[in-house]
Amino acid sequence: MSDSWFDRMRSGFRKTSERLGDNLSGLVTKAALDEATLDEIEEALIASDLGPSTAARVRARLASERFERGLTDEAVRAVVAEELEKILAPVAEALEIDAFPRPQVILVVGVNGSGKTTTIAKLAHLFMEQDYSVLLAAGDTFRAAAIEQLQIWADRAGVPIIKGPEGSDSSAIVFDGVKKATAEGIDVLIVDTAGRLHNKKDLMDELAKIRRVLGRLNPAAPHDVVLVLDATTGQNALSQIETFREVAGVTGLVMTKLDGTARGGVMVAAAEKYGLPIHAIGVGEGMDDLRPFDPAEVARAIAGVAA
Ligand SMILES: Nc1nc2c(ncn2[C@@H]2O[C@H](COP(=O)(O)OP(=O)(O)OP(=O)(O)O)[C@@H](O)[C@H]2O)c(=O)[nH]1
Repeated sequence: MSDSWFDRMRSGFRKTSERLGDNLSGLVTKAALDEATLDEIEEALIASDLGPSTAARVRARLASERFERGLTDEAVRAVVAEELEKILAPVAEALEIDAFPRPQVILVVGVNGSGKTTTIAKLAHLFMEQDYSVLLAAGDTFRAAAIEQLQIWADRAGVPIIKGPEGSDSSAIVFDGVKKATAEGIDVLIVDTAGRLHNKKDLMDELAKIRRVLGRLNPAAPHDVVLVLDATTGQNALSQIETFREVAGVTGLVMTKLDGTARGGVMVAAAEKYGLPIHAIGVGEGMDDLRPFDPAEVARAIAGVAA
């Protein structure tokens, strides 16, 4: 992990930790943590998008802590960081390329604007850095702009792409993608999918069709169904998890736009509530701005504890 990536990650979470700091400040001025102060801290954590269970957990831990070196803002933040790390550590799981036979098929789902297209390119870049060969399939045939955007990012990442005209059958694109990847021994096929069709049933039917076609060529495919979530949407990200788990059978998450949002705490709420692996986090628009995450670092960054 380079220093610059680390700096971006830190500054990315600054607003989230400042919000938590603002919410906490003024509370921890008393000599002891009485019930009223604990209540206020719990509310501050909820207001920071960390989720009610996480807040209750931190509260319980603070209540049981003896704070031998005195009750300070730093001491409380250190406890918060420790608890957040415990929640994040089990879900920090980079995407492993281990499918046999190849290719490993990764279906990428998410609402329009969540950062899906850029995340696909960034994932491709990440895999290529690990010496895997990658092919993209422009399965979001619903909008011409989606196909064009993916092409632009594919060019930027230097990765080949299979695409068709707007309105063409997305499962046919996916079929061609798997055939090409299999014939050429490509390691990873990343499939873009439509973020929104007319309604939930259309979306479900579309994804089910893609799955059927994939399954015919390789019963193990798709190996991963990755939901891309925009952290700036806060609690709304949680309802997107609900929906896409139901329609797409999500196996893991990527959280984007953690830079510059005060709502990064939602990542912890998602981890606590759903326990789905979080494969990577996005902290910027550049190709290098998507990385697997270190739970201790992210926990410290959110809690605002010095590195
Ligand atoms: N700041 C920041 N911006 C991001 C990040 N990831 C994506 N974006 C930006 O978010 C916007 C939407 O990203 P796209 O990848 O086009 O999103 P999409 O979900 O494919 O959206 P559609 O193309 O509308 O379906 C773009 O301007 C991206 O540059 C991130 O981690 N941080």
